[in-house]
Amino acid sequence: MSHYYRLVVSCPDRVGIVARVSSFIAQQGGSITEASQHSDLETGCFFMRYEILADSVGMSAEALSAAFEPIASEFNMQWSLVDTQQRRRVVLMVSRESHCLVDLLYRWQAGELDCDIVGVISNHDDMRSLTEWYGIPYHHVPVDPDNKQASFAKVQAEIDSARADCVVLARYMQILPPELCARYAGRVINIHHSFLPSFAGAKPYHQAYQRGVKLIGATCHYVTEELDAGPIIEQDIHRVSHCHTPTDLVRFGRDVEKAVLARGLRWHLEDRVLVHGNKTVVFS
Ligand SMILES: Nc1nc2c(c(=O)[nH]1)N[C@@H](CN(C=O)c1ccc(C(=O)N[C@@H](CCC(=O)O)C(=O)O)cc1)CN2
Repeated sequence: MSHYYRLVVSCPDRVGIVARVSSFIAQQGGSITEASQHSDLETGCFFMRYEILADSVGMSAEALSAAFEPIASEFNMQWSLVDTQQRRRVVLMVSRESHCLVDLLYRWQAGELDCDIVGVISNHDDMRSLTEWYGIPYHHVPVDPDNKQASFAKVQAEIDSARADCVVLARYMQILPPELCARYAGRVINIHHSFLPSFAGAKPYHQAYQRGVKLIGATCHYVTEELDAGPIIEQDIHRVSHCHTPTDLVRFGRDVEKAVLARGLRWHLEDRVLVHGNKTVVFS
């Protein structure tokens, strides 16, 4: 089965970046199978994502990285080059709502998500049997409202023990402390059940119902210390009307949340999401 090297670059924009990088890859005999780029004219930043057929290069990702380093330095690049054969290790976190967890586990088993789900952490024990049916370790870590620091120290220990590359909050309904947001910056993904920035915080569907909205939505975003304010990865909506109850909105919303989280996670795993301040460039 083919595998690829994924080169992701962000740097100050200038003429000649694409020519220099593509010429470098061609000099190594590399075949570029997918190429994306974006120039942010407001900030003067340039973003690039190349997928390169690994077998066409004839060297390891480490060797190719070493050969690329001088170019990266010349253009002041922030960059990564990964081998898609190195599967990412993902930990899922959940509370009592099961729909996103169920959906991600199904998609993972079906091969839609190129990763290893290496653990599920929850502040409740409800999802243990479902998780263990998939052969995935389940870690019940209750959150003590009177000693959240100790509770989240246990969460951190489980994430580190799992050697997680990515953590997905699949309707995990606890606010992560600043220490964890900093430790795993850019690697924690949340699904918020509203079309942010509308209705941040708790019970967004009930807020939306009271507001009389005609659209509800879901937002997949990176987790930051500020609640529901991290860089947005993906969003979608569903039309509603005066006929619908809050229960209807929650039901419609579940379908949107599942689809949005799955797309957001898949794009993150495929290195399609480049964070730029509090925004993202998504080469979907
Ligand atoms: N540091 C962050 N943590 C979390 C974020 C985030 O953006 N930054 N997103 C939330 C998810 N979320 C909405 O999508 C959310 C979760 C929890 C709460 C909340 O008020 N929780 C209470 C406890 C509620 C309970 O015990 O049932 C709390 O933590 O005190 C609001 C929004 C996930 N975490």
